[in-house]
Amino acid sequence: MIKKIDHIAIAVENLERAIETFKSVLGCASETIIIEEVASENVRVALIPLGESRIELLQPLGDDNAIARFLAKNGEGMHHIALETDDISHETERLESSGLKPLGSQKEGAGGKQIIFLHPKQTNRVLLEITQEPH
Ligand SMILES: CC[C@@H](C(=O)O)C(=O)SCCNC(=O)CCNC(=O)[C@H](O)C(C)(C)COP(=O)(O)OP(=O)(O)OC[C@H]1O[C@@H](n2cnc3c(N)ncnc32)[C@H](O)[C@@H]1OP(=O)(O)O
Ligand SMILES: [Co+2]
Repeated sequence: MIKKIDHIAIAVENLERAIETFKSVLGCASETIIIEEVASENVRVALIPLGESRIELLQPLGDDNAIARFLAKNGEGMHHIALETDDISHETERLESSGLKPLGSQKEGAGGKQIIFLHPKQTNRVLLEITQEPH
């Protein structure tokens, strides 16, 4: 079962500047923001809490990754919506049985979560990520 929006992700050129912008917008303190590098995606990420969800700011590390390609083509902007489940393997099977084909296989994302993506061409031009907390 899909439980909630885990995060809304935005591709940015400069993570520090974007963090300052979103701190102003949301009125949140620096201590609540988690910054990490995610090797599987070659990105730096800032996770800014927002109720039960987060805003995820993504800056590419180098040119050979999905965020660098997105920025080169579109410039900064909304990149994907992530939906949380308790059982990503079961959800993947359920999605496949309804004709939705995941992009590649499950991998580790920010915070050690398991993640998988659905191509935006299958989902009304919105890139979707499914996430599961590490057990
Ligand atoms: C921090 C880690 C992790 C987490 O824990 O949260 C992350 O969030 S990592 C985030 C970055 N990683 C990914 O996005 C991985 C999944 N994405 C991909 O595999 C690719 O980006 C893609 C979706 C397959 C697109 O790549 P590619 O086909 O090489 O790019 P194109 O530019 O050729 O796009 C094809 C087609 O799709 C449209 N598109 C691309 N990206 C998006 C997007 N984010 N939202 C909506 N639409 C998108 C693009 O416009 C093209 O359309 P057409 O021009 O009509 O063909
Ligand atoms: Co994400």
